[in-house]
Amino acid sequence: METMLTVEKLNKSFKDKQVIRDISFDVRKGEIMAVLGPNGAGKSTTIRNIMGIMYPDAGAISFRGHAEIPRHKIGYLPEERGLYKNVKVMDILLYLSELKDYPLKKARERALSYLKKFGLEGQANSSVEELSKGMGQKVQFISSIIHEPELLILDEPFSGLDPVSQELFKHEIRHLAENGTAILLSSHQMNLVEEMCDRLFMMHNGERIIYGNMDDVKERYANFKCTVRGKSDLDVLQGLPDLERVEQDEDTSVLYLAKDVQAVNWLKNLPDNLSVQELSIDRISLHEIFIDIATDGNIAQREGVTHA
Ligand SMILES: Nc1ncnc2c1ncn2[C@@H]1O[C@H](COP(=O)(O)OP(=O)(O)OP(=O)(O)O)[C@@H](O)[C@H]1O
Repeated sequence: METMLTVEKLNKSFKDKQVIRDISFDVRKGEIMAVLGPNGAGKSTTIRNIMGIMYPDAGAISFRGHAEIPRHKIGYLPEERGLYKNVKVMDILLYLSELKDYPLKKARERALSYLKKFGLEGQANSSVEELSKGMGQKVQFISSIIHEPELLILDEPFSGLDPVSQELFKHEIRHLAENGTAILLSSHQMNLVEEMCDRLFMMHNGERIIYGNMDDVKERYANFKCTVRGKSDLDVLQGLPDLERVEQDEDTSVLYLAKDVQAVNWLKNLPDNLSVQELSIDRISLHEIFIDIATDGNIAQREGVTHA
């Protein structure tokens, strides 16, 4: 897959505080790349440097191997929402597509088709202040894709959306990727990221902690956990082999297996007298990996992640 965006060893400080340190990653044609990290990790700063809203102290950003970034080929939904309030929806969409040198007739057709797709048919002549927050967000999303960008950068696209609108956005983002758009997506909604993204990188305190495709990341970081419902003493469970830790809440216990333990073999060696009403075994979710890293848990300690 062709590489659309390359970010190499990006560094950025505000006064004497370094908020991004040696961040490198790329985004390829037709893929959805997630950028994840706790509040303040440096995600938006990374995106703002790519968008030329601010400039890095060191490092390089290139588009298809060229240092010059063709802004008209990029679509951007910023974290800060907001459109001109007293302007009509269609006028805003046409104005923004004109700024990207996109043909007017095509822009009008695409605007009408997207407004219909997002349930905003008949709102072309409404002014933005007449729209609800979610409706405004849909218009802003349309404005980021109306000019058929080759690279689309979405900073928290799902925040503030109801579940139906989230599904619409999810479906459209996936559709754009299937049609070749390279997508960089920042989100705190781990379930959506896990469902949608091909690759991800996770930042913590301005540094890249995890980088890879979803399956590799899960294999490397998502150890198995065994959930047992039944009355067992915590001491007995903690004495079982190959566990990182045990959490117990009334008669449900979650046994976190150590890294590289084969789940099937481990299950075979459970003692016969263990009280089991129900038992399930799964890999921990991206959500749990995220919380572990953000709170300096087991994975974080294993990977040498520390708070700044
Ligand atoms: N213009 C600025 N001046 C000074 N410090 C800034 C500025 N912009 C961001 N920062 C600092 O940089 C760090 C990273 O902020 P950034 O907004 O990139 O984080 P984020 O990962 O996008 O967080 P969130 O998930 O909360 O949106 C924070 O400590 C923030 O206070």
